[in-house]
Amino acid sequence: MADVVHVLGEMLIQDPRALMTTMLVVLLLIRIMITGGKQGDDAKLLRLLPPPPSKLPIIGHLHLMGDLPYVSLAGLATKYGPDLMLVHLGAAPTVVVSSPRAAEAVLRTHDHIFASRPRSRVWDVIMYGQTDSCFSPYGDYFRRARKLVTVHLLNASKVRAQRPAREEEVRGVMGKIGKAAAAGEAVDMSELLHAFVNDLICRAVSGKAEGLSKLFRELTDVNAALLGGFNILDFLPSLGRLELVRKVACAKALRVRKRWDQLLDKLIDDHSRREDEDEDEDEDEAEQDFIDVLLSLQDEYGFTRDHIKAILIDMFEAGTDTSYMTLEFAMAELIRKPHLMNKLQEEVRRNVPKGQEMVSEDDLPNMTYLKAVIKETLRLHPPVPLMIPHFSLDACAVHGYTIPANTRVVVNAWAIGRHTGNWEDQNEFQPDRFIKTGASVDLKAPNEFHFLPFGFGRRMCPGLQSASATVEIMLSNLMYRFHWKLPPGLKEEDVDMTEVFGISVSRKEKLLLVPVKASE
Ligand code: HEM
Repeated sequence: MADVVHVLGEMLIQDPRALMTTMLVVLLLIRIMITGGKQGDDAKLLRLLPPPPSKLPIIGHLHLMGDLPYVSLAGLATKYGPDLMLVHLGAAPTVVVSSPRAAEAVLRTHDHIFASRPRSRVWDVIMYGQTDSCFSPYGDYFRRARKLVTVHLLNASKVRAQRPAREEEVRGVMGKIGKAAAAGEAVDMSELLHAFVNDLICRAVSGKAEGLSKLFRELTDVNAALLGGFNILDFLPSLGRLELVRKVACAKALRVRKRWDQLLDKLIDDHSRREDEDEDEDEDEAEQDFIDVLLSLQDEYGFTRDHIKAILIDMFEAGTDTSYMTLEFAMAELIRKPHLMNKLQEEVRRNVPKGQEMVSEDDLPNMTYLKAVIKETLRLHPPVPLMIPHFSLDACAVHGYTIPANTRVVVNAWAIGRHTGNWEDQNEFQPDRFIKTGASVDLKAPNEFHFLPFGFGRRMCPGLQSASATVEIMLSNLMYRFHWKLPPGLKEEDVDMTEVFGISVSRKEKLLLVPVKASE
């Protein structure tokens, strides 16, 4: 104690402002420890929800979260709250939904109550006051943003209109793999598939990828780390009252926002100028890139330029890692199970007319095993395993508990996809399970809740069709054009499947595979 008094005395002499700040932080932390974040009746209601043991002061249950929080939460849920469980992540009480029946209650029965998003200082900076569609709280603005995204950017005719771009990009990738095959070299599939999806999104957003894709990819990566990373203010929000803490915690987000501003402002200006010049040309909306569409609807939807920028960032953030990781995990699973890869190759080759150079989108409808492989990949490796946090707008009774208003709710899609009551051999990659039960597992409108890689309800992923088109055409071509081997010396069981958690999941190790031309 004497030491503490001594240090404080020294600080008072040398830097009285630092001392004041330190004291304030300590007082705030003490307050958080006493109140646990929520107060009064809400705190009482929350206390009725089952928690895991060993909640610590200040950090709550954070110490129980391993590198992969969705795995840690699934383990804790099995023991302490199979349907619903309360964890304290710092001072933020969070209700974790881990069973299909609880997911149905939250995402279907009471969807209107749980359709909001919590506020986060970092999301606020990056997404222009959370005015994108992923992170915007539920309300009039969200409904407009969501309508614009679903009706004008990610609708079926837009996805169809992007077919030539998809086929061109796939052809480019096949060319690169062909060269590696000729040289007998391994291909870095992680890099190749990431660049492929990023280029496609660049083209959808701004009409071109050349000269832009590298920068977009860099910014998307920085965003992803910040959006899914540990943001101290989300867990100890009271600290946000201190300007210095706020500044430090948001500094990186502000820097990346500035870079997005420069890039997107330039692109929007170029598009506006072009629109003024081509005033008479009435381009079909399906043919327009996203910036053109957003500019043409800006007044109708009452959007500012910042709103447009937030929605554009969403497209990169939500669309890139999710789709490319699905492809990469599918290839990693298939290379570990050669008999399943053979089965898929056989189906793809059977459905492509003889002599055709590539799989075309017309060949895909009968490829049921391809779709089963993709579903099984999404079941075992949902790219957004905890979805995006939901937030309750009102108090709501769910399976005997009351979740108060303004509570953060996360749905563990990873745990649900491996729920023992619903899946046999739940940790095994067995695409055939979707052939047997195929009819009941419709991604667009699931009628059961044991498979939710795209979520469900008002916040369900609007990019499902776009993602399916991208993943199906690429995976089928990878199967059609090449045989695949592991680099010399590696065995199937050596493929490292370790995951890394951000806002979406990625693979820790790069996937290196050796292609061999299919005719050889
Ligand atoms: C395999 C690919 C994909 C998967 C597995 C996936 C999954 C998800 C999930 C789980 C959510 C959160 C749902 C919730 O919080 O309840 C989500 C939201 C979203 N996704 Fe996707 N996604 C994929 C691809 C895409 C693509 C390609 C786009 C667009 C280019 C996109 C755009 C969005 C948007 C805008 C949201 C926010 C929806 C809202 O909050 O209203 N996603 N996605």
